[in-house]
Amino acid sequence: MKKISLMGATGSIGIQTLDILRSNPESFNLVAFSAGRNIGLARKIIEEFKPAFVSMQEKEDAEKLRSEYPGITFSYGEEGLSGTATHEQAEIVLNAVVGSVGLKPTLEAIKCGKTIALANKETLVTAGHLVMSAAKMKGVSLLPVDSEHSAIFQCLQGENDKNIERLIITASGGSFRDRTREELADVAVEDALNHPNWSMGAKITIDSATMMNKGLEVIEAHWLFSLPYEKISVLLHRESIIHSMVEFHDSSIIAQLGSPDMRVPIQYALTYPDRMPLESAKRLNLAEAGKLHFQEMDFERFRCLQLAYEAGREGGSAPTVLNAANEIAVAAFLDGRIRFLEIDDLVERALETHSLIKEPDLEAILETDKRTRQYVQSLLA
Ligand SMILES: NC(=O)C1=CN([C@@H]2O[C@H](COP(=O)(O)OP(=O)(O)OC[C@H]3O[C@@H](n4cnc5c(N)ncnc54)[C@H](OP(=O)(O)O)[C@@H]3O)[C@@H](O)[C@H]2O)C=CC1
Ligand SMILES: CC(=O)[C@@H](O)[C@H](O)COP(=O)(O)O
Ligand SMILES: [Mn+2]
Repeated sequence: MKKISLMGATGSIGIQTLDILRSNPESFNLVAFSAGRNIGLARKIIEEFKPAFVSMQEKEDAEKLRSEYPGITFSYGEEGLSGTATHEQAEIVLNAVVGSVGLKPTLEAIKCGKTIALANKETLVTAGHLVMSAAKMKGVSLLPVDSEHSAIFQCLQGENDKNIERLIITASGGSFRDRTREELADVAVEDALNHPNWSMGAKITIDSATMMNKGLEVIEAHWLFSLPYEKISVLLHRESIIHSMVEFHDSSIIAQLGSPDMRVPIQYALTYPDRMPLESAKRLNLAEAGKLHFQEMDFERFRCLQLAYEAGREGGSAPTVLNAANEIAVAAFLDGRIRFLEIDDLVERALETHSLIKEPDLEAILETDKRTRQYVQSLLA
């Protein structure tokens, strides 16, 4: 029986994680979870899984639930996320919150020696150097949940990392993959939210449409697999059937395939190094799947991907700025305050304005994150 703490239980990854726990009550026990503002779903999770600890984003929600469920410990805000990440009973902490708010609790969970299953890519983008060195120092496993990184992780099982020629991260192209850059000027939010292959939270779906998602994934791969950016490439693959590949020095390429279903990488992170049946997963029938398509990336069309490579190569505080500016810009687009192409403009302006800190510690990262958010907000005002 593995004891799980789940951050972001009410989101897309959180709900799919609960589905796995629900199907395997003999293998997993949910001891703690955090939610944002969705108190209705939080109630349902409490009643079904009976955890010992629950954190809500806001104090008023935590207090309401405390009065309804006296046997459970409730917390909220930053302290609540920290409590979820470090809960004494938890063995595995699955981080499925969205945004760099996931950074501090991840570092705290590592300090407590918890195994980390990481969906929250912004954590590694914002402060990959701090997270990786903390995990190494504590001897803690950082297991990828993001589908591409799980694919690469699976391709690398039993391999020697020194034989890697390059990683090939696949990209679906997102909601607007068949449009030119000119055709993106006036796109609607609801069209941007219509991903062709995956049903995901709003922020990552917009990131996928701008291709920032792939940029964040390139930086995430740099940290997870300890490879220079020259060895990390991106390939457009519209079907999302090959979830990513590794090319080795001898020219062999190993790929991981499957129908797009996030429960597969989530479950793999929870059962690693073992696997478990996933009865309800749609089996991939390659004869029925037909042709698979591949295309080189166009870095002018997908400007955010170029910006992410540049920020990743620059290192230091540059990826922190990239991420924070993007979080604010995407939220503004979702609120109807800016147009789609302004997302990459705002990220670019934030990167141009920022004075690089070469080796930022946690305090400098948090300060950079905060200042970047303020700067981009000031451009929106
Ligand atoms: N969805 C997917 O298929 C994939 C997602 N990822 C990554 O996983 C992470 C989660 O994505 P996804 O599940 O789509 O996102 P969602 O937006 O669906 O869910 C986010 C979760 O975080 C909670 N949350 C948001 N802000 C806060 C906050 N300030 N404090 C506490 N909790 C908060 C939300 O609570 P509430 O809803 O209650 O307000 C919700 O539980 C992201 O980093 C994403 O990039 C990676 C690969 C695939
Ligand atoms: C499911 C997952 O891991 C997402 O990150 C997905 O990869 C998004 O698809 P894109 O390839 O369109 O960014
Ligand atoms: Mn992904």
